[in-house]
Amino acid sequence: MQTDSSKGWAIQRMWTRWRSGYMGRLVGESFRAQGPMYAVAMFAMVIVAATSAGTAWIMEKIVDAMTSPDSRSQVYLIAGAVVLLFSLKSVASYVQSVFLVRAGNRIVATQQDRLYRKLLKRGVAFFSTTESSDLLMRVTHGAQSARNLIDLLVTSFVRDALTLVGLVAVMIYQQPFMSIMFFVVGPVAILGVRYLLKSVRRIMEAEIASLAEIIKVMQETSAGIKVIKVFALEDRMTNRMSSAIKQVEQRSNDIARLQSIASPLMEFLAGLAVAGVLIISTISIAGSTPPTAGQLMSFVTALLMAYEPAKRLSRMRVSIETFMVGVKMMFDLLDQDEPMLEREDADELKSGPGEILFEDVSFGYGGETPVIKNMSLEFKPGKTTALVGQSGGGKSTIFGLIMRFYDPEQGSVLIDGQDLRDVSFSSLRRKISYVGQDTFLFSTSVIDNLRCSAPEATDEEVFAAAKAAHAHDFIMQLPHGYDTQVGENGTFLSGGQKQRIAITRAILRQAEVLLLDEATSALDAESETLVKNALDVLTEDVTTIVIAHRLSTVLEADEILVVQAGEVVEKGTLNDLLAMDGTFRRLFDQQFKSGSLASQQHAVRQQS
Ligand SMILES: Nc1ncnc2c1ncn2[C@@H]1O[C@H](COP(=O)(O)OP(=O)(O)OP(=O)(O)O)[C@@H](O)[C@H]1O
Repeated sequence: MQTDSSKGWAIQRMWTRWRSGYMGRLVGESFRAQGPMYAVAMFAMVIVAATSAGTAWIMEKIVDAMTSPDSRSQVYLIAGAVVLLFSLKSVASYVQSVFLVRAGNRIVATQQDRLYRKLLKRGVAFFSTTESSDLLMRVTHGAQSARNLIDLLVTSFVRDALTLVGLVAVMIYQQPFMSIMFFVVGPVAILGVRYLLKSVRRIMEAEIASLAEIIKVMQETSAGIKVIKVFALEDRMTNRMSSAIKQVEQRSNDIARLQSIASPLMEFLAGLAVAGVLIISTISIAGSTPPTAGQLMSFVTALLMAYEPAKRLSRMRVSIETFMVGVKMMFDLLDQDEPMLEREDADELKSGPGEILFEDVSFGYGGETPVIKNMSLEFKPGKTTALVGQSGGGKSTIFGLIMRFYDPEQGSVLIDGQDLRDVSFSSLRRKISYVGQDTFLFSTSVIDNLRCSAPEATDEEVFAAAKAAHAHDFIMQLPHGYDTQVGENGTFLSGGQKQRIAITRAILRQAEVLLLDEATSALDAESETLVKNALDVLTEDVTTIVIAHRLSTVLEADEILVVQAGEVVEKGTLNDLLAMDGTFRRLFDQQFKSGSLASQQHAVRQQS
């Protein structure tokens, strides 16, 4: 037999599990945040429950007053009480739903906001390994499930449970003996529902995965429509979509079937209860103290009214299980560690000349071989350094480390003597301007896209920067000039136009460090020369690192580093590297047509 202390311990264990579990956390957080609104909704629910019980109880008075000639005078009083009861109930029902919906909407908004903030704190690596459809499901479905779960718990435990308690009290008060029926039927209903629960969670998880697949196929169709058309992949995409849709349909049917089993079960049990009452009342009427018609009516009313809340309560566990899947998805995301944390007492990255140091840096993306190997480098302040070398050598990864998209596994990256791990993200990113291989444009106007690097810039400053980047003329030819909407990721703009927008952003930013990753690769020869001239002005006295495959764009760099398989294999000025007759020389000769003396002289002329 369980002792008192072990019982107490078990209760404490249950309480701790509830509090540390997802449901307890959700309830705790939601009530802390929305306490007053829930308090009002719950108060209204208590009134709804009390008035429901009152309605059943007053039936006795109504019937007795109508059947007994002595009590006719009370009819008006009772009619007044009935009006009062129903008015109270309708006002309380209104207050309850308005406050519950408001609190629920706030929970969805708060959780979505929280999830999004959490996502923005995640490093770039997280987004390269997590599907956007999965994130979308967590942010939308997860937050909605949180709200549904709280709604369900509040309505079940407050309104339905209290209503049921009130009605059972009326039943016991009117006919204690007949009420035994309720205590026979109740446990059967609870046991009947338990067996449904096992499969609900599994089915719900499968349904959510299929929903995410539908979103994924839609995203891929939208982003990759040209590839789909060119390679005639329509059938393949249709099959993927059909299979996901079928899965969702199947799972939804399964869930609905499980939820629906609870209803017929309750109908059957209610039938049993009514039949039982009929038999017991026939026996009691024949007994020594037969119940009055009013008592019987009140009892039957309470019994019938108890049916709806009892049915909802019996389905509660199944619904909790379905919502818990979404809530778990949401908390999984919120609870994930942030490997790229900003230090709590992070320093500001001070303004300085912009010297960048790599001290014995090693880094990998989780694979077996590191992508950057024991790299020690100095990017001189105010100078231009070019990174060249084979594709996949690690050049863009060096940029990623400078922007602190990733932390080194070993060694440190420093700017002006400060370790990047010690400085705030905002001060680091303010110091750096970046033009990448692909330019991402937000689905807004051209001017908003330009201004995202310098929100305070005036229109005149934006126009001047756009002119410097040779973007102004094409922008003015767009239907609404700077106010033209660029469409999803700049659908209406060419690759070269997008790149000029990116260069305008960099010019506006006026940062102390400029990173250019194939920044002019999408431009035609004429635009490239013009933009290069603009960049020459921009890079003056700014620490600039340029990645380029076309060596013609890096001939004027102060220093060139040849990066191969995560290591710097050669470094020096153009002349130094040509004289070395190594990897760079080979690349140079390939690009300038087999190493002619003329090409070398051309390069040296450029250099001088
Ligand atoms: N997000 C990532 N996850 C896993 N591996 C990655 C990731 N990004 C790059 N890599 C790998 O790291 C290596 C270096 O890539 P990186 O982009 O730095 O090379 P790169 O020299 O800039 O190449 P390219 O000149 O083609 O742009 C490659 O082998 C690449 O496959």
